[in-house]
Amino acid sequence: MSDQASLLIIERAEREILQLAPADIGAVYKFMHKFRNNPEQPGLNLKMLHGDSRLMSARVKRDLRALLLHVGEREYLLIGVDHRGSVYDDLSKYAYQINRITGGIEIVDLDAIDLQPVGDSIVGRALRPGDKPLFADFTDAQLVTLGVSEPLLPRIRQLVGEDDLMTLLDRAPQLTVDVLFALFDGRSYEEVLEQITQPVRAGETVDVEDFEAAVRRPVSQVATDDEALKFMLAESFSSWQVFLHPTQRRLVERRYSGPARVGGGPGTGKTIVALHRVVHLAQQLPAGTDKPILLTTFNRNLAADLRTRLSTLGGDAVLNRVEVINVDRLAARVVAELDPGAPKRKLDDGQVPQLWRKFLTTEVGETPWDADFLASEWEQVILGQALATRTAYFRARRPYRGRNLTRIERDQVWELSERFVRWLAAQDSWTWRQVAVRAAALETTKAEAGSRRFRHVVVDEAQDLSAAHWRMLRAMAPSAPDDMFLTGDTHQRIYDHQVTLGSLGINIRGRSSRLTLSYRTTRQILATAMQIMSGETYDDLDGGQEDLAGYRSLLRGDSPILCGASTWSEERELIAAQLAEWSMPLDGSVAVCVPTKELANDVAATLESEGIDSVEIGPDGPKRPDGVHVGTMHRFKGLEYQRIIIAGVSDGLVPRQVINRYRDADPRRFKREQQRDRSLLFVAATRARDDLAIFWHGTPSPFLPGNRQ
Ligand SMILES: Nc1ncnc2c1ncn2[C@@H]1O[C@H](COP(=O)(O)OP(=O)(O)OP(=O)(O)O)[C@@H](O)[C@H]1O
Repeated sequence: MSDQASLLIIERAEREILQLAPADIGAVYKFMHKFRNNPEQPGLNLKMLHGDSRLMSARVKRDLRALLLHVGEREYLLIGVDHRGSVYDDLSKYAYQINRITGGIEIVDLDAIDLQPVGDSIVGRALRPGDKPLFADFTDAQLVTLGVSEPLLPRIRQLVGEDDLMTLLDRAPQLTVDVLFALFDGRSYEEVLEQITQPVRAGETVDVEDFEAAVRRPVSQVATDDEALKFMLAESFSSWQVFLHPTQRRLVERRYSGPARVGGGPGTGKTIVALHRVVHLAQQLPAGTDKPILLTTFNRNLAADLRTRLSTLGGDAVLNRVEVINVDRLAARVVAELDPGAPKRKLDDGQVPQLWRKFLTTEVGETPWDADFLASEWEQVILGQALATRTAYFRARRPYRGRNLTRIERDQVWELSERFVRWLAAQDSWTWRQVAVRAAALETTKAEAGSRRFRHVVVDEAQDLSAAHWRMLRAMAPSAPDDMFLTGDTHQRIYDHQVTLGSLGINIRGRSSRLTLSYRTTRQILATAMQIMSGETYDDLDGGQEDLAGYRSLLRGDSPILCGASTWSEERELIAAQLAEWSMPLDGSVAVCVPTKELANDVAATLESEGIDSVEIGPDGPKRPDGVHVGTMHRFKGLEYQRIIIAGVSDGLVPRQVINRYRDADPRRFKREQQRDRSLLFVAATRARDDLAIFWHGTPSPFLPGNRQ
């Protein structure tokens, strides 16, 4: 036993291993297992390299060598694997250090970033006359304070253009890349310090000589044991399942004294963080067969997707301890269990104005208010704030409503609402919002009696949940450390639920963080998406404001195509032509997104007439994985495509013509509806990974860059 050693693996090496041939990956796994049992066994041929006190090599198989860093008495870190000869002949090309900000160990292969080692100093490509180095405005001390890797400074001083910067991307340590790209994007030193460096700073003072302490920091390594490694080597493994960014990892593993919230722009890995968080929580549970963790989200298809991904990430051991369900179904389940006499038929909330119209015509006759006003008062104020009594309604704030109501008027509205509810119930019907309100009340009573369903609640797409949903969820888990973990982005709110969590008993103050690095979209697509959002303000789910400061991407691609046609029929020709231009891929990697169901039907018909297999995106997601997917903007939430065409982005469709009636009558509502349509376009635009085309007919949408009203 005394021969045993600890062998950790640094993220950089893990990436290198994943690029090897499958047989070599297997050999690395066997090597690590053997090494841990006894690093000195002769077959491994462990030796110190060229007199460096820490760098060592060992034999993986005949032509494969491992590069190791000796960090403590019997502690090693695997920092690279490559073919004999190509890697370890000249060790001066490796620089290793403990980053003084993160406290993590960083290894830099200076050769790989086009450096010529000359003794101890490094000389990069000579600057040409007229070249302005990219980071000339920042001193070395500033860059180091931001967390840039010191051995790379001389090379960084030689960078003159974005292409140069891109060569660093795969080679430099993560924090260096993050900092340099943010500075390159024009962020100030102070912004980068606050948004990028601060979130990954080690909690304690970093001793840059103490490798034993450094290797224990999560930022240094990812896989620690055979199980983790086996997991990593499993087939069809996407990188997000292994390589959490240190900022993401920290949010996943932290112990929170109460509810916590992670925000961030589209594609920054909020869902990934939520999934890892669930696995982390599941791993801390005492053994059992119950399900003390809830993982929920707004849409049905997203809940199904979360379940599949959770199963890939944590296997049955995790899945068996987690309830994965969309929030409305959860509410329906609560009601079915605790109030079996409740109406059975659940109506879509979109039908509410129509239902009020029918109710007023058939049951009431003349009223001082029209159906639209009453429908939204009932939905926004009465159900929106889950008001259970007339007195609560008298006292309620109506912050987003245009017109004031006197006490007498409120009395009348309450009366009508009660009649409306009875009228629906007589048809054995109610709406999903009503179900949520009822579930919140039932669950609160259950909690008061001391009975709780869950120990941990994790919510993705938190921006779309209503006050009643939050009340229900709050009542489901007792207030305790790590009780609630929410991820979401209010810029992507596409349902009309605006809440202040603090007022619903969910206090996230001091436990709110934001992710800023997008893994999905190119810088070019992000720039267009950000232009769509400019000029609006967004909330932080808790009465404050949130912005997308620091939001960025390291991916590059072509600029989005923006193109108008004179008629809808011409625009459909544009769509077909664009698909042809993209070589008509029918493998489900391309989608067409439109504002309305009618346009979606038209597009499907056009594609079919061109012999292109079109597949509808329904409420449960695309009906088939292949073909060209076609759906309305609402359906694109949470999806991801290589290429997307957003069509019908014309004035009158985006934003919808109908909201114009609020422009003067109810300016606050107008603004809210407009913001919702803007968010829809933003969500659609940020689903594209590589290419985006935006089309319109007639007058382009005022949300498009260059068309502001
Ligand atoms: N650390 C990571 N390494 C590699 N890929 C990652 C990482 N984190 C996230 N991704 C990838 O980035 C993409 C976006 O992640 P995810 O869906 O979690 O983002 P999100 O913030 O929830 O997005 P949205 O708000 O748009 O729904 C996914 O393809 C995911 O696999």
